[in-house]
Amino acid sequence: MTVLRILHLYPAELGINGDAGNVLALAERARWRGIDVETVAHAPGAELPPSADIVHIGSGPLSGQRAVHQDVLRIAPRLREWRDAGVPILAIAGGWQLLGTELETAEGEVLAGAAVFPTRAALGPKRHVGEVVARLADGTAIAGFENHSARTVLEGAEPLARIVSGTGNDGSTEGVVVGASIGTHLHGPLLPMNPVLADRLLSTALRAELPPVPQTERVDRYATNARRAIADRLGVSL
Ligand SMILES: NC(=O)CC[C@H](N)C(=O)O
Repeated sequence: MTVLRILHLYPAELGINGDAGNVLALAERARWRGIDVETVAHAPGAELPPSADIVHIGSGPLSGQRAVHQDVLRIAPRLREWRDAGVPILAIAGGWQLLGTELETAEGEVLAGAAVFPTRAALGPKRHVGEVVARLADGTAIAGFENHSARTVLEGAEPLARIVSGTGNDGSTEGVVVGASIGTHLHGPLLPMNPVLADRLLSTALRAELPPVPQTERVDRYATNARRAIADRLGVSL
């Protein structure tokens, strides 16, 4: 690969929680390692690029989700092909819900999803708004902010993390992992606040270890402080 291509799905419709920062973090962390980056924004109705190295879809309200729903179904086969080929897909909250198997609205309407993730979300009357600390399988703590009204069932898939404080999928688990792809409710944005996940996605896409460089060491100190501040406010340890 000469240029790392990051495909950003629906930046105009989905991304009200600052999720575009995830794309910025991926691009900057790659550039700081000397890698050329191209970010391609995809809008409903447009042609997809022939290939992608990382795919990102952000979050949004039901109106934004509806605005892209038909296009999500149109591009679903390509997304599943990329997932199966090991291309990391990062899907945040409402974007993740559309990439699951089904999204049920609070009124009981069922929207078919892209089935990139074997997960089903049902929106309810209660919104879950607040900070979250959760632990990855290896014990690493991640932190962020959730703002959704979903209860999410993982139909046999592995969660991204176990909840320490917050709601996440169901009060006990948060997010999902399928191969190299991740679905999560976390904003912050997720990747600037949890650089371990940013480098995990980049390492997979680049098939290379990514040692720290002075620029990543600097911003990672800010991220550590931000996660610590969240844990302190929630009264939990990282
Ligand atoms: N943060 C979001 O993307 C919200 C997604 C969805 N509209 C919900 O309320 O669950």
